[in-house]
Order: sequence, then structure tokens, then C-alpha cells
Amino acid sequence: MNHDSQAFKVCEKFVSINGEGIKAGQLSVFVRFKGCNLDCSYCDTKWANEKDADFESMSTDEIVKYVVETSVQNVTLTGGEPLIQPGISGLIKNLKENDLNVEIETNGAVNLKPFCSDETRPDCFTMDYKLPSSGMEDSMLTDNFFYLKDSDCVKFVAGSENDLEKALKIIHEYDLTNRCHVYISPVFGSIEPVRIVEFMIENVLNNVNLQIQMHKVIWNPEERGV
Ligand SMILES: C[S@@+](CC[C@H](N)C(=O)[O-])C[C@H]1O[C@@H](n2cnc3c(N)ncnc32)[C@H](O)[C@@H]1O
Ligand SMILES: Nc1nc2[nH]cc(C(=O)O)c2c(=O)[nH]1
Ligand code: SF4
Ligand SMILES: [Mg+2]
Repeated sequence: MNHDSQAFKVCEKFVSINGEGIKAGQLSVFVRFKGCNLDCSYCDTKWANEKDADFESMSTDEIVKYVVETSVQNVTLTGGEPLIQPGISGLIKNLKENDLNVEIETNGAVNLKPFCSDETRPDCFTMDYKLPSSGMEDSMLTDNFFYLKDSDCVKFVAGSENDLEKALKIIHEYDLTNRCHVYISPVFGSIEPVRIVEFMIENVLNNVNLQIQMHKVIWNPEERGV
């Protein structure tokens, strides 16, 4: 199939500052795709995963045109889960050919290997490791860690003390700070950020970054399109 005829289900698209990941604070164009293969307890975009969620049908060319016309250099493909969208590799390739910096937000339950060829590899994978309180930890593909490099990032979204302990174990077991950037973020409103800082001090977590979702501080945390 010609990739131009591929239709994507896009729930929202907008320009904002990236509130998460290694380019936090920089402008990015966000494209949020419909549907997910997981169902995290704390998910702040459950609405985009509903079967009857509203979406706009967009071809690869239409998405690329929209992004290019913003003149913003960073693009974040998110969802839902971007890597389960049919044709996503063609879209990544096309965006890269337009000199855009492509970030993929992915949930850790999709095999990254097929996305790692030179042509289709995004500039940055921001990959979650889903901790116990998400209810989705059994779906984590730990082999994915071996495909990450220094331009990528692993994010632990922690909602409990048990989550923090598990993040610590995984960081050490897979030597993550020597592979890529590592972030710990609070499940918004579930754990005090100060507790994460204390945990980092107690365990001397060098080269790990605390990250607060910036957009939820700047805007109403429930706001869409920001
Ligand atoms: C909505 S997900 C979409 C991309 C992909 N499905 C994933 O989980 O990485 C984008 C990011 O938002 C994070 N997130 C979702 N709900 C959150 C919450 N209540 N508090 C903090 N982060 C949250 C996820 O953990 C993920 O890192
Ligand atoms: N401003 C802003 N930054 C983000 N970074 C990652 C997001 C996401 O939902 O994947 C996100 C988002 O929803 N808004
Ligand atoms: S994987 Fe991402 S989009 Fe899917 S339910 Fe979890 S946080 Fe939400
Ligand atoms: Mg978000």
C-alpha cells in the first residue's frame, strides 16, 4: 500500500510546550492517536482510548503538512499508543525527511525492534516502564531496554512507595542510567513530588531526573489540547 493512502485516527493535534521528556519546556507539535493496547489505572487520556472517541481521519501527507506549516521543529507522536497505529513507520520516515525532530511516547508494551532501522527510527523514544500501581506491569517488554540509546528516555510514572522501589530495582538491573535518560514522575496528584526527591536522596539516584508534567502546572490539569 502506498503510505500516502494510510489513514490515521487523530484525536487531537496542537502546538504547545512539551511538558515531559528530554525536550520538556521546548515547543513541540503534538499528534495524539486514538486507541491503546493497555489500560493504565491513572491514564490521563482515557478519553482517547474509548471505542467511540471522536477522531479526525488524516493521511500521512496531511499530518506532515500540518506539522511543517507550524514551523515548529519538534514533533511528538502520542496517544493512546502511537506504535500500534498502522503505517506509523511511514509517517516517522516522512517526518524525518522533512528535518523534524521526532519523539515517540510509547508505553513499553510494544516491541521497539521493528522501529529501529535507520530510516524509521524516531530521534527519541520516550518509553514508559509501567509500575505496579498502573496495573499493567505484566505487559512490559524488558528487551526494549536494549534498543534504547543516549538520545532516548525511560520514564517511570510512580504513584506509591512500592512503585518507587520497583523503579529503583529496574534502574539498577538494566543499568538504565548508562543507556539513556531516566525520569521519575509522580502520577499526578497521587504522590508528593517531595517524596520522590527524598527517595532519590536516600538511594543516591545519580543521573535520574525528577519530572513534573509542566503542562498540568501551567494550565488546568484537565485541559485538553495543551
Ligand atoms: C497518555 S500517555 C500516551 C503514550 C503512551 N501510551 C504511554 O503510556 O507512554 C503519555 C504519558 O503520559 C503519562 N501519564 C498518563 N497519565 C498520567 C498521570 N495521571 N500522571 C502522570 N503521568 C501520566 C504516561 O505515563 C505517559 O508517559
Ligand atoms: N504539553 C504536553 N506535553 C506532553 N508531553 C507528552 C504528552 C503526552 O500526552 O504524551 C504531553 C501532553 O499531553 N501535553
Ligand atoms: S499506555 Fe499510555 S495511553 Fe495507554 S492507558 Fe497507559 S498511559 Fe494511557
Ligand atoms: Mg499527556
